[in-house]
Amino acid sequence: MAANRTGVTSPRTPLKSILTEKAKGIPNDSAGTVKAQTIEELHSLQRKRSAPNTPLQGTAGAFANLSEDERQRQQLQSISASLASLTRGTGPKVIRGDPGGGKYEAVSHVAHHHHIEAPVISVSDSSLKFTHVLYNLSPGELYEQALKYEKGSFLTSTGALATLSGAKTGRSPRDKRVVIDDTTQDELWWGKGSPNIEMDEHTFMVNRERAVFVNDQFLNWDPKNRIKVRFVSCRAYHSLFMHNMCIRPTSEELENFGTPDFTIYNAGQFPCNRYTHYMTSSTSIDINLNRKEMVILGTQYAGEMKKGLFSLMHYLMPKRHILSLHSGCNMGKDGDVALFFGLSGTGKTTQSTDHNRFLIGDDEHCWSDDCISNIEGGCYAKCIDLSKEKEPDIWNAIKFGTVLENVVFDEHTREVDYTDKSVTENTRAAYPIEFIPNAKIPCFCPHPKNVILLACDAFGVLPPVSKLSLAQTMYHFISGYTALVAGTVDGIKEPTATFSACFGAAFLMLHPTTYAAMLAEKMHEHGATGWLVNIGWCGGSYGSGNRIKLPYTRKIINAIHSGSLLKATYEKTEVFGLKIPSEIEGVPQEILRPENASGLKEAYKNTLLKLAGLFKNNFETFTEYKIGEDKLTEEILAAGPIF
Ligand SMILES: Nc1ncnc2c1ncn2[C@@H]1O[C@H](COP(=O)(O)OP(=O)(O)O)[C@@H](O)[C@H]1O
Ligand SMILES: C=C(OP(=O)(O)O)C(=O)O
Ligand SMILES: [Ca+2]
Ligand SMILES: [Mn+2]
Repeated sequence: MAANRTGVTSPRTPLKSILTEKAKGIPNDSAGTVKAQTIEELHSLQRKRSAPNTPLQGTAGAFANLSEDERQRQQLQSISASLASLTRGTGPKVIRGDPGGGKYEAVSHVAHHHHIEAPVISVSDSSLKFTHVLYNLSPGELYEQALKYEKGSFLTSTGALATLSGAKTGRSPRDKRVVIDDTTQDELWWGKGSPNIEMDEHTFMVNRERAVFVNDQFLNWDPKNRIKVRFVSCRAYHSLFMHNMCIRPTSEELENFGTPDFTIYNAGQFPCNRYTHYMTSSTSIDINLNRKEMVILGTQYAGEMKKGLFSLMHYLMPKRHILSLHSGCNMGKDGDVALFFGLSGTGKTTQSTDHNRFLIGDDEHCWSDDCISNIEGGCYAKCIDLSKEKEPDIWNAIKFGTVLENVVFDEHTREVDYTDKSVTENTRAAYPIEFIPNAKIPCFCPHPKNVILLACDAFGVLPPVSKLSLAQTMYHFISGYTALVAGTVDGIKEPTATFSACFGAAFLMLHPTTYAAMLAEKMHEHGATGWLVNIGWCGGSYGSGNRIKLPYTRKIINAIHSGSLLKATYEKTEVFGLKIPSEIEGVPQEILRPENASGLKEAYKNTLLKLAGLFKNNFETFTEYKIGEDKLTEEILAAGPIF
């Protein structure tokens, strides 16, 4: 038996059809003859062996000095350590390849770098059992896995992978648990208003078992503050999602990957045992900072993983005096940078993806002494009612490689109907950032000139745009007001007024005033201007008024970017004391002042006071805290509504 260039030994079956044609003397007018002697050889020729990509344990070793076997051994050892459990301190035997073995027969004899000969072993004793690992598969390989084995996976007409996240189509913030220990007890934000609910170490370990797909990737484009993360998951869909959302290492970077700084175990299709202490449902998202691990059970909503890592960054970065931000970020051709803060569904992704500006990132950033850097390597856009005309760059990013969650499509044409809410209102597309043509890679940029706070005001009383003083910016940053748009958080069906500190309380690990003080200091130092932009209703609340049209918001934001809005004349509103520009080119003047837009002055005033009351009520929890120096604390308290 001859070994071909993929190192496969060829069985004997000759390619009969080729021989038969020759024998008959029929001239062969095809472009070329097949080099393979057998069908198996032909199939093995189809797949060229790719460049090696293997992480090594501990400190980096030069790839060239190690034999292929040794690299494989070290890599499997590192993954095995990640899979060590409560009962097995030393981790299982791991093997690369598809656990189905037989199911993947077509390639099981090919020494492809991801699919080393996988013996089918069915011994129940855990010490003898092999755990099959599919390591850093490519999108193509993950598509095949998803299409073969995961119900609800389909190819759409543009080449995206349509998937279903199961019963959960949004995050489950009530099911987040954080292991409490001597350190975290003092460090973290616990108690009233905090998203961090305690659990103990033992329960964490019970919830942490199984999985097959392994991804090793990075967070944070700032090279000085890069974090190494490993995902262990049971679904190709989740592996592809993280491949798209995190920073993808080059094969060279992967060689030197070493031990991850943090590991996520996602076994979302398996419920947690709700009779376990600390569990209140069959869903559980557990963070153990001491073990540097996170476990996800009972939800397959992929956003849970990216936002879980975001929580981690909210813990790690402030320790390095770096501010983590729930914001989008883009940069103009002249280098002017804008941040877009906002709760889920308030337009961070939509507004940061601007064809005339460079995209730095759509959702999670770090602000260090040197720069703004994106934490992620991909975007996660809401796609309900997505249209090519209004959001062309997002539309065009939905192609091969993109994970399209919970959308409805035509069974035959595979064309997606973005207006269909049958599965959920929170339909999503996750794509690598380079799918946006004007993404700036590497994703970092200079300090921001403008800090835009996005709110979706369902009451229709906040102006479409107002200029904020630093104290007002801090007041609104800490308040984090919006009307939560249906669907993103499980169980919310109608827009409801919500306050979420720092526009992302669900992801904060430390007290909100810690982040607020850092933001104030940085904005002051770099002379950034704060703006409040309402992308919600204007002139009457949800139901009676109209939603501010996206093209108007774009015009407003362009006027902020260009600096022209800074020079406008302003009037101060009653109650909230917001400064409203008297005009903006291309935006109807009457919508700039909501009281003009709304028919009934009386109703407007009542609604305004109602909202002001909600703001005041919400801010009460923060009045005992110091934010920066004494003077700033006082100014912030005075920057809220007065009535
Ligand atoms: N004026 C507007 N500005 C921004 N988004 C708008 C506006 N009007 C409607 N939308 C829609 O609101 C949603 C905003 O979602 P997205 O940008 O994904 O929010 P986030 O990234 O903050 O979670 C999109 O579906 C977008 O099409
Ligand atoms: C993924 C999420 O983020 P956002 O809606 O802010 O894009 C989410 O909140 O579930
Ligand atoms: Ca977000
Ligand atoms: Mn977003």
